[in-house]
Formats: sequence, structure tokens, C-alpha cells
Amino acid sequence: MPDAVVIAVDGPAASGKGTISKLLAQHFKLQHLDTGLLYRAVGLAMLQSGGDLDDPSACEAVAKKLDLTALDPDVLAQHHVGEAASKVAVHPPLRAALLEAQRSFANVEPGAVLDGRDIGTVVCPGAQAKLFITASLEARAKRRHAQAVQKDPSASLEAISADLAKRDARDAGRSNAPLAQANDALLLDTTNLGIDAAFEAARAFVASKLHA
Ligand SMILES: Nc1ncnc2c1ncn2[C@@H]1O[C@H](COP(=O)(O)OP(=O)(O)OP(=O)(O)O)[C@@H](O)[C@H]1O
Ligand SMILES: Nc1ccn([C@@H]2O[C@H](COP(=O)(O)O)[C@@H](O)[C@H]2O)c(=O)n1
Repeated sequence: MPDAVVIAVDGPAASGKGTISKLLAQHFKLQHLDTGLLYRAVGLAMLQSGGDLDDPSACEAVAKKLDLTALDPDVLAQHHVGEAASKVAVHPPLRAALLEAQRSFANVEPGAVLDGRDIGTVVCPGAQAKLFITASLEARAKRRHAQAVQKDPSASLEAISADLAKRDARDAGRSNAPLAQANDALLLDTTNLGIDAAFEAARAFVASKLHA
């Protein structure tokens, strides 16, 4: 393997990129960063302080003060936090403030897997292996619904599907670092793949890139 390995994994919400990234990190013995947690942490801090999610300077200030060692994935996983994350993520100064932290994480030895929306295109354009994980809206909504009903049995599949569609449109439609497949990324559609099969396809691709 090359000295410092970086694997970039992007894709829309609930496509399974986090699941695949964790498994890749375990398999190749690399560190893993779910970059969505950074945007969620800014969104949550803005909500808690009553700040304006549409204010780029206020969001940037929060991002600059973010304590990356204090991210609580359970709190940040809440649905309304994901919505807030997607709203603050449109601001260029906020994205610039989070860029350095992501790039330094990518430099850890022996290497790292980062997942998000702009890893292969903006954060780590030189990554040795890039994947773009996707799945149909219906499949993604069913997966997120299965997660949601564990906490709230009345969670609505239709509402989750509508929210995912809205979030994807916002993420793909913003002008700065939109959700996009890098030209040199493998497109992996997991609509009809279970986790094991999806991971195996990702693992084989990454192995081919690292040993090329
Ligand atoms: N190939 C798959 N088949 C079935 N279920 C899957 C598959 N991949 C992931 N899942 C399940 O779908 C849910 C969402 O997966 P995951 O959290 O990895 O998505 P994500 O793309 O990282 O989402 P987010 O953008 O919100 O961080 C999880 O419950 C996970 O176990
Ligand atoms: N590299 C990234 C990662 C995330 N975002 C934004 O954060 C939102 C939440 O991300 P999850 O992966 O935790 O769902 C997401 O909808 C994006 O708006 C981003 O812009 N860039």
C-alpha cells in the first residue's frame, strides 16, 4: 500500500456510504471520519443558540470554534439536526472553516476513509480511491424509515422520503462544493445490494486502486 492512503466516499443521504466507509476503514486498518458530523455539529450549535441558519458569518463563527473531540453521534443523528446541517452547509465561509480539519484528518497515518458529499471533488481530490455510493430514493427512504421506527414507531415513510428528496436537492443544487460524483470515482448503486455485497464491491475496487 502507498504510505498515506486516502479513500474518499461520497453520496446522497442514507445511501449507505457511512456503513461502507466504516467497513472499509476496519478492513484496510485506516481511520474513519464521517464529515457529515461536522456540518451537523454546526447546525446543532446554531439551533441551540437560536442563531439564524441563513447567516453565513454566524455559521462560520460557530464552525471556527467547533470542538471536534466532543462530537456525539447519537445527538447529531437526530432528523432535525440533519436538516439544519444541510441548510448551514450551503455557506462558503462555513465550508472553508471546516476544510482544514478534514484535510488534516486525511493526513493521519496510516491513512483515512472520509465520507461526505464533496470528499472526492473538493476535500481530497488526490485520494487514491474514490467511491460514489447511491441508491434509489425509495430504497434510501426505507432504510432511514427502518432506523427511525426504532425510536418513533409512528415515523412516516412518506415524510422521510420527502425530506430526503428535499435534502438531496439542496445538497446537489448549491453552488459551492455540491453533492457530486468525482470523474474518477466508482459509481456503486446499492439499491439491490445488501450490505455485504455492497462492501465487497467497494473493497475489491479499493484494493485494485491501492495495489495498482
Ligand atoms: N446496502 C444496504 N442494504 C440495506 N441497508 C443498508 C445498506 N447500506 C446501508 N444500509 C442501512 O441503511 C441505513 C443508512 O446507512 P448509512 O448510515 O450508512 O447511510 P449514509 O449514507 O451514511 O447516511 P447519512 O448521509 O445520513 O450519513 C443504516 O441503517 C444502514 O444499516
Ligand atoms: N462533506 C459533507 C458532509 C455533509 N454535508 C452536509 O451535512 C448534511 C448532513 O450530512 P450527513 O452525511 O450526516 O447526512 C448533508 O445533508 C450535507 O448538507 C456536506 O455538505 N458536505
